[in-house]
Amino acid sequence: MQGSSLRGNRGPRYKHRAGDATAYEGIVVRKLTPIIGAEIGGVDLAQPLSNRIQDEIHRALAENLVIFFRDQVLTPDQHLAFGRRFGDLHVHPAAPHEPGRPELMIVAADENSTRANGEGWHSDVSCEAEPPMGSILYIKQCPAEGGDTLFASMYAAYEALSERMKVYLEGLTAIHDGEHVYRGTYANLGVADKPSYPRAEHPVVRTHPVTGRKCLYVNRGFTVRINGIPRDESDGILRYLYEHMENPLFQCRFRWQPNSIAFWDNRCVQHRAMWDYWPHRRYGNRVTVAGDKPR
Ligand SMILES: O=C(O)CCC(=O)C(=O)O
Ligand SMILES: [Fe+2]
Repeated sequence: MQGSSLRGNRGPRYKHRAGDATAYEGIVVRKLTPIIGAEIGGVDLAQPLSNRIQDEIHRALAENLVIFFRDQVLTPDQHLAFGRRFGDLHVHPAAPHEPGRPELMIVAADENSTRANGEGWHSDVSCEAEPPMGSILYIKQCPAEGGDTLFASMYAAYEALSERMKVYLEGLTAIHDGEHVYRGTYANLGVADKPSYPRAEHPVVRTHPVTGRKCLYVNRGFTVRINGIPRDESDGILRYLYEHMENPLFQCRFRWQPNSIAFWDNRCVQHRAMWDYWPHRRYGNRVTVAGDKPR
């Protein structure tokens, strides 16, 4: 028996394609790891973006899956305008938003909270038929330490599967359900429940519409069932995939400061927020860019 997936018989079991380093002219891109995460410098998102800078930001997102900006001072309208450069904005089916601004979701926890956003691994709102392409989280207030967010590459998780497992998963679909995630979740913030929440069927392995790369597309938060196989087999396969995708080899971890922004590609990234800072307050807004049907 192999003791650990990190110690194969002949070197590392997982060999990632780390991607080619490409040149940027208008922005500075500093990678956090070879496969996921980069800090972007040299750009003030409060200013109108030229098409060239926007293209470079888009390319940095495609290459690094989640990109981070520091020391950004944006009004709510500037945050919304930045999101609109990448597509139509998405309105969350359950979470609270800033008054009069449905597309400006509130992400907050303090000493009175009974929960914090995104405490388990998930991709945002994958229960919808057309889940968001990306989320842009702007943290305005955070503790001196704690409250990091973890991001994981679902390309890397897919590529590290055995060839036999890739063949097995090909063509399977799964149910993603919002009901157990959202019902009652925001009650203590005064948000009333809706009669129902979204539920959708998606491929277990999807192909990214921009990069053409395959990635795993099931997550602990929303995915409840793989279709067309017995329930116990579905439970077992999902349990394996979740354990597999949580390998730290596929991850980066971002340490926030006030006025930092994270922009993740929600099609190929899962994330998880650490609520390790109670009773301190962490506060920000998320602008979410609409996406299309996973294929
Ligand atoms: O608070 C965070 O760092 C992330 C919360 C979350 O899951 C989200 O905003 O989508
Ligand atoms: Fe999230």
